[in-house]
Amino acid sequence: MAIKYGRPIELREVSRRDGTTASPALDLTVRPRRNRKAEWARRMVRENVLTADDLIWPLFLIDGSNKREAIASMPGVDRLSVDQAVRDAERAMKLTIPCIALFPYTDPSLRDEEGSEATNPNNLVCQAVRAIKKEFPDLGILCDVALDPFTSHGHDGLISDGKILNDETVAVLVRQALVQAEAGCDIIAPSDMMDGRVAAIREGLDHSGLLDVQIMAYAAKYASAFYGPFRDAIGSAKTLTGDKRTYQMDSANTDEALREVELDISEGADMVMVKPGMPYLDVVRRVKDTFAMPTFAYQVSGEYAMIAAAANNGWLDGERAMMESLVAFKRAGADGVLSYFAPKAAEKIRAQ
Ligand SMILES: NCc1[nH]cc(CCC(=O)O)c1CC(=O)O
Ligand SMILES: [Mg+2]
Repeated sequence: MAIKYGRPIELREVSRRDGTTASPALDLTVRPRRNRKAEWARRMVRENVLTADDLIWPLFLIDGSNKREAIASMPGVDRLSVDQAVRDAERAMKLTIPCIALFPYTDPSLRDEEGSEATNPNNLVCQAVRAIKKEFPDLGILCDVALDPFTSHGHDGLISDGKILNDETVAVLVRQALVQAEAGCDIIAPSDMMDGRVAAIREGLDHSGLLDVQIMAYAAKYASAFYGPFRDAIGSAKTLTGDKRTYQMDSANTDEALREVELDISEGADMVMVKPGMPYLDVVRRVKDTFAMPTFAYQVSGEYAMIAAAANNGWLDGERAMMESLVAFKRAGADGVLSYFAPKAAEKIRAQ
């Protein structure tokens, strides 16, 4: 078949014109717009669909009771006392969101150089896990493993002479993972980017008989400016000294992401994650195509804040930007997305 897309009608060898029918200006055999002519037609050819099953909803915790404290840089997101987190867990259940993720705002009086509160079996995260599991045992709970919500310096690991110690940190992370898993956490998600932590955590879990606890590795986690609002939310923005570039990845790299992911899979990760999300969709695609693993992306706090702020200013349609950004993760090959938009998006999906 001759290719003649967009060829002007004057160039046709044999004119179809008979003078009686109105002629199109262009002689096009193929008109891709036909498949977009109506909503039903667009639905028929749609390649990717976002469902509630694709969503993981991150929640912030704070000490106290009956508290919902607004986070200025994340409009619409609150820090929740444990009882309120249970209420949001119920909302997740009703919306059929499969899993929530928990992040604590640790009282400054409980923060120290070693992040020792991380391994307290009664810390805020463990309390919340127990309370939520008691009421909603069928809701998945993911817990972040890293020391930054607990350290006075805001880093994810132990420091000596201004250096983040790898192996010493991993030993603490294993204990943190164990207290969370023992509290009932389903998915351990190390976000610290220390080398070898996945293998160490797997071994720790297995030795404690916690064979079914999954690991979702923040495998390709970049040193990013987009974590700013999260650090406000957990109260580490002001205390953080320096940056995290000796452990989180350089945003210019993608081959390195594949090596990081490969290592975490070989160490026992059940699922892998790319973070941040929207600026790193190319990495999501490469990871999915290369490893065919359950692959997740984290639409982080700064990505949420950008859309929320623009929407609040009337600069864009917040709901549409939210849905467009989320389906982009599916298009890039992600199996799911951690997003602060999760409940809103699930409500929107439900209403459609
Ligand atoms: N290690 C902690 C952690 N886990 C998730 C995020 C960011 C999530 C977000 O921005 O929404 C961070 C921040 C950081 O690494 O500084
Ligand atoms: Mg690694």
